[in-house]
Formats: sequence, structure tokens, C-alpha cells
Amino acid sequence: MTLALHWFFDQIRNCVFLGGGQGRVNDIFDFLGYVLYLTDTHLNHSSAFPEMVHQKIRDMASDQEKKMNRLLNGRPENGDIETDRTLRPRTLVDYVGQPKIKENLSVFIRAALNREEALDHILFHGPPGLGKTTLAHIIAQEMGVQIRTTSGPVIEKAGDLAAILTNLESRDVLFIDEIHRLSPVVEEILYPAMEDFKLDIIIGQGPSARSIKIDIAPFTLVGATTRSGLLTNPLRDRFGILFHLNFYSVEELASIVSRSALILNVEIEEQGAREIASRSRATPRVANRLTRRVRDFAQVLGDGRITKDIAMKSLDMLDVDHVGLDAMDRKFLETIILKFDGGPVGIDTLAAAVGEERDTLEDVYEPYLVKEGFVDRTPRGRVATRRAYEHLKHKRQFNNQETLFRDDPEA
Ligand SMILES: Nc1ncnc2c1ncn2[C@@H]1O[C@H](COP(=O)(O)OP(=O)(O)OP(=O)(O)O)[C@@H](O)[C@H]1O
Ligand SMILES: [Mg+2]
Repeated sequence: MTLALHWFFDQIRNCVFLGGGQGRVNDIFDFLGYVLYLTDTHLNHSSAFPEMVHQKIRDMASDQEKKMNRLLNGRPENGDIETDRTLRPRTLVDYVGQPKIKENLSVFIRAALNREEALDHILFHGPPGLGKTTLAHIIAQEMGVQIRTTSGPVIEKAGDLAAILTNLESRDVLFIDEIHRLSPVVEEILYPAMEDFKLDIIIGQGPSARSIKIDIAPFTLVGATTRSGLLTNPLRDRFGILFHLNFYSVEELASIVSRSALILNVEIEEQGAREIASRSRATPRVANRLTRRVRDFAQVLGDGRITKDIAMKSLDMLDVDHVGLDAMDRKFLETIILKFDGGPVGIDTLAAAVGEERDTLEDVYEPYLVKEGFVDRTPRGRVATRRAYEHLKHKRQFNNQETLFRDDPEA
């Protein structure tokens, strides 16, 4: 019996940590049922007991999955806030990658400084963790002005925004994160402020209500969003400069990893940095997070240095595979392949099937999977590509043309 229990827990661990397929999970639950049946008969317990334990084990598995999933999540997590601050580059020169954005920004900043004017309003959009907030801080630093930061959902009332705007000094940067989540009333206040540096405020109610205009200091609004599609047209049109942040190359990420290791006071080999970089989902925040985790392994398993070997071993143990996919990514792809026959499947159905929110799938998982060619977004839904089948070692009959999987308007 003890041996059987050991086997059982090993299986759970393998399944949870190494991402076994649905078949494996079923095997375990079958076996669990058997163990419980024996216990049940032995102890003469009520039959409600097995379901409760089943549920507990399912919860454990899903908690563990969520933990794994956090590791590669581009969104900031608890441990990231402090490191984000320490590792954040302060100047354009330190900012790695995004060469087009850097070149253009430095021209715009120099021109604004020469004219002694505020920089035009700027909108950054792109997936989480690519450096939008970092760029907003760099802009303020390079312009030599203060930055005031807030976010869309935090500004609840028009008055909140009015208070922020009237406290700005000339040429200051106002950074609004998640700007697509501003409420329509607040947005209305923002339009004249962005265009003419004026606030239109209505005082009083009913017949005695009157509108007054207040001048505010010329300022630069820097907006950031992961969902530019959700921005209203009037708001988008009021930004003079729009930048889309791209995913980073392995070389760029390796240089970010080396820089972070230097700041964290960890020795790192070039190949070690490359190994971390190549599994970081093309995202600097993930690269920094993995560097911190690998540093722990390096201290415990080695002499503290991050070598290629240590990086590979630790990332394998963290269940981040060689292309940077984790258990949740694989579950996402496996769900399309196994439950929906490769797709197309609608995003809402998919979200329900994998137990995640639609927004998280669209913001966090999909951009990288689409970029790497594991998933296709078609008008009829998501489709698993040949690369997804090959990566997960599932078989599917492909015809010669990929059109089988694409929504071909001619078909
Ligand atoms: N180009 C870069 N060079 C070096 N480090 C970077 C770069 N971009 C981002 N980082 C690192 O990644 C972390 C996350 O970046 P940042 O907070 O700017 O992302 P974000 O795009 O604002 O994410 P979110 O959408 O979640 O707000 C930063 O703390 C910084 O250390
Ligand atoms: Mg940010």
C-alpha cells in the first residue's frame, strides 16, 4: 500500500510539474479512485469522501499550474514590483532593443528641448512586460521633468483627473497606464486638456450650472495600453506619436539578462544569458524573472555562477521548455488540438475550456504563441498550426497546403 501511494504521488508530481497530458491525469484519478475505494472499504467511510478528495487534488493541480503559469506571465507579479524598479533602465542609452522607437524618440526629445516646449503626447502599445512604463520614465528623465503616474481604472471621477491635471507643472509627463480603461466621463475631460491645455469644468447642477474653462500647464500625456483596439478613436487621434513595442530578439534579451545579472551582483556566462534569453518569451520582464530564479538555483546547485548548464537545468526544473513554453501554454495548445480537433475554436469557448479569462489569453498567452507560429487567429477562431502539433508530438494529417488550417476566403 505504501509503495502504491508513493507511485501515486510521484505520478501527481510528474503530471503537475512536467505537464503530462489528459490521459495521464485520468490514469491518476482512476488510481486515486481505487486507493480511496480501498480506504473507504477499510475505514467504512461515507461515499462523499472520494469526491471531496478528488476535488482537493484537482485544486492542488490547478494551484500548481497557476504558479507555473505566473513564471512566464508578462504581467507584473508580486515579486516583480521591486525588481522592476531596480532593473529598469533610466536612460535611452541603457534601454536595450526597440531601435526605431529609440531613434525617433531621441529626435523628438531633442527637438522639444530645443524649442523649450512640451513633448507631443505619446501612446505606447504592446503586450505586457515589453517596456512601456520604462519608456515613460525615460522620457521624463531625458526631458528633465517630473513624471506623475496613474492608471485608467484608478481615475474614477472627472474631478480626480482635474485635480491631477491642475497640479502638473509646465512640460511635466503624465503617465496613464491601461489608458483603454478610462471611463467615458474622464475621457471627455482629457480631450480639451490634450488639445488646448484647458479644462472644461461644469460647476453646480440644474439651471444654475455653468461651465468654466481653466488653463493648465502644457504637459505631455504618455499613455500605455496592451489593447490598442479598445481605445476610442477620438482619444487615439489626440496622440501625436504612436509607438508599437515589438517582441525582443534573443540577442537583445541576452544583453538585458547580462545587465540585470550585473545589477543583481551575479556572475553569468554569455551562454547562460543566452539560454535564459531564448526561453523568456521574447519579453524583458520574463527574462528578469527567470534570471532571479536561475540565480537561486545557481547558488544552491553550483557556486553561484550562472553557466549554460545551470541555466538549462534550472529552467528544465521550472518546466520552461526550450522554446519558452510552460505548462499553461501547452495546455492551451493541447486543448485546441485534443478537444477541438485543432480548431477553429472561438476564444470564449477556449477560455472556458482552459479555465482562464479571455483577456488573459488574449493579452498574455496568445501574442507570443501567434508570433512563434503555434496558433493562427482566423475569423472563425483559433487554429493550432503544424508547429503546435510537432512541438507537442501529436499526429495530424496535413495536406500539402496550409490552407486546411487557414480561413481561406476563396474556399
Ligand atoms: N528595453 C529594455 N531594456 C532593459 N530592460 C527592460 C527593457 N524593457 C523592459 N525592461 C525590463 O522589464 C521590466 C518590465 O518593463 P515595463 O514595466 O516597462 O513593462 P510594461 O510594458 O510597462 O508592462 P505592463 O504592460 O505590464 O505595464 C522593467 O522593469 C525593466 O527592468
Ligand atoms: Mg507598465
